[in-house]
Amino acid sequence: MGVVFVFLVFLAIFTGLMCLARNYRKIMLNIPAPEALPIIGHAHLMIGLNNEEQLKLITELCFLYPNLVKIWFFHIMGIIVNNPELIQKVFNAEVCMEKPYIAYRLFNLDNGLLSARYSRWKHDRRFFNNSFKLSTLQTFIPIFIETADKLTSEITGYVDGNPFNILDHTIRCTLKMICSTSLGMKISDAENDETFNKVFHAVEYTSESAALLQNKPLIYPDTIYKITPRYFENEKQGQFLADFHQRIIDERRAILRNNNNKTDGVSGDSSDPGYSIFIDHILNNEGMFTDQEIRDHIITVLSAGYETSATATAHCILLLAQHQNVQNKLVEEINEVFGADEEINLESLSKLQYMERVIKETLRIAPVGPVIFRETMADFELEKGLIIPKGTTFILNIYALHRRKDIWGEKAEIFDPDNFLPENVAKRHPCSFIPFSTGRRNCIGHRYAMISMKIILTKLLRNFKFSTDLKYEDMRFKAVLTLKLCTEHLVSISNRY
Ligand code: HEM
Repeated sequence: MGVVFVFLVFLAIFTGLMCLARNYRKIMLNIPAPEALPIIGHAHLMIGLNNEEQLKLITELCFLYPNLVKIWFFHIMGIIVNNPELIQKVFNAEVCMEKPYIAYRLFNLDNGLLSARYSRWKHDRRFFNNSFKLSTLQTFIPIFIETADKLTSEITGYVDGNPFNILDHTIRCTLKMICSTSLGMKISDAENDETFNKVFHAVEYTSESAALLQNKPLIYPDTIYKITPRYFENEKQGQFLADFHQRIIDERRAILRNNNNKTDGVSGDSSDPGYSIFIDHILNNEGMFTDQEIRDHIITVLSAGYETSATATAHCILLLAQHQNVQNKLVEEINEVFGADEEINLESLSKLQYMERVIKETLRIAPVGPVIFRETMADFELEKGLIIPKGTTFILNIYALHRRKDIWGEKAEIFDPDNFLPENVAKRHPCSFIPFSTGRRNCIGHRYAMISMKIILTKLLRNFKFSTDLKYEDMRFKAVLTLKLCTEHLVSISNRY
């Protein structure tokens, strides 16, 4: 027993020294850090905290160290970059475009844009930028309108009734939007459709597993995770998604072949309104990607797009329910723009300037992608004389950046869409507000998200008045991959007219 104990102690010391030696250059960087313990570094600060407390802690760190702060857990070391100028420098540098494996492996989508290694990402991102250009997004507007209309009729049953969780409904709405625009699944088919429900469950389950892995890295290292029931169920759901997407790929391929590949990005189905769905864009370039790569790309777009937009929309509705003056002003604008039966299109949506400010303020207070990571692919001079070694992880806490008093003023915690009046925006550094990240590896779907959210809000606010018992000052957030509310998004509705 005694020998085993001594052996384990030696092993722990040896491992610790190895880690220290490997990270010596990084740990010795001339960057401030909270007090660290030998071997475990700052792990003791995090252990035992729940998701809400963890977010609070790293936010406090960002306030305490307004430029840079280094933290490390055992052998994993990261630099939190807080200052907008430094953020711009890091996120625009080619050498910092890598994603650290440890932070993104949990998506299990090596070929998808979000988690792909730089060499693959660089090639694929250039290709997919085309799928998200405005002329393509504009063709999705009828789908967004139809889906938002369905959401409106779905929640009509709650009028003058009990409070309900609006997120349960926005989440199905945005997944339907993405299934239609990326896979060509018809919205009417998706309604009450068993397949859609299974896809919904599988996407939710696999995202939940990724969140669990991210938040409990010490409990769930790969070896332990792989013997848990969740791992096996996650594999099953992942396989279901892979089979489902393969079936769609095969079906779309057949349609395109029947049309002699002459689709110019149009879906190829004669009953279809002619929008350029994501999968057709890929299949029109047959040979460029393997089926596995196509599946990874599609699952990535689905997963990265639906929950973020749904959560942001739910946050926005809740904030409007809490701020009746903002809700009324927004409805006035919607009525002004769409009063005389103006069509919903890119031009009319661009007139919704106040709505734009409301959505931005929502994403400031509650950025749904709260913490993101990058890795240096070579030594990188961040500031004069400060060389960041190759393989260092940068951490960006967008949630904290959006709450800095030196940027947003003493009222940084207050919800105020006027923060985005042009004269106020002009006073700030462009990297003070980055809910969609910044630089070339930013969110490819940011315009998709803004257009779809504007349409959902327009439809909902024209029909319903929203209220809630949840007070703004009682809203608490936690980071579980995305930024979630600690409670439900409970709102009540009544007919607006
Ligand atoms: C309010 C809604 C959204 C927010 C706040 C948001 C935020 C973000 C952020 C912060 C990133 C950077 C992640 C990182 O570097 O780790 C990102 C990346 C990404 N987002 Fe979004 N997103 C939203 C909606 C969407 C939508 C609707 C889609 C697709 C239809 C989408 C697809 C993606 C993809 C594919 C990436 C990876 C891009 C790359 O690395 O090249 N997102 N998003």
